[in-house]
Amino acid sequence: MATIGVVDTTFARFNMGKAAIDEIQQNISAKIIRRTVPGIKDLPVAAKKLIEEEGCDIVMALGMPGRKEQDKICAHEASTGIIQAQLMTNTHIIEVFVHEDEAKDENELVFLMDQRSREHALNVVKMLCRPEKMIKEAGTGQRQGFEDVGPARM
Ligand SMILES: Cc1nc2c(=O)[nH]c(=O)nc-2n(C[C@H](O)[C@H](O)[C@H](O)CO)c1C
Repeated sequence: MATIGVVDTTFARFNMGKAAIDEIQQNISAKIIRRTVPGIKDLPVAAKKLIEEEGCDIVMALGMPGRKEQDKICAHEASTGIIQAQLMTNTHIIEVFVHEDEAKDENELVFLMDQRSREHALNVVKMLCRPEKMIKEAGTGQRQGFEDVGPARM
């Protein structure tokens, strides 16, 4: 049985880990190990520990960069750390960030955080258990959260 790590943050304004886990459990039987950290800059080491100490085959790192300039810098630093953790462990860590200012209001923010968490959870399921389904979707303009944009046409 696959082991999937899920790490999210208390800074986020929606329970992204819960949504991701619910979606995984609706689709496959997997061992899920969850952690929650204060903020996105704490995600890389939490994900690395899930891989190295808990044997996770893949990890979801979910968080919400805020709307301030320092939050955007923080998001860039967190992303860099997540990429580094992937390279250090040779394991995918799927970054699921919803920037607070992507949404026009709180309703849309909740929708987007739930939907993106769930759609990336489905990506994780496919990457782990049904890689041929990912290949089928290559170049199809998938987006997680808002509508897919579809392939470009001549
Ligand atoms: C400025 C800032 N912005 C965010 C953010 O937009 N989103 C988030 O999840 N966390 C933020 N944090 C907190 C850091 O990620 C981290 O939790 C603290 O620096 C403690 O290590 C900080 C410090």
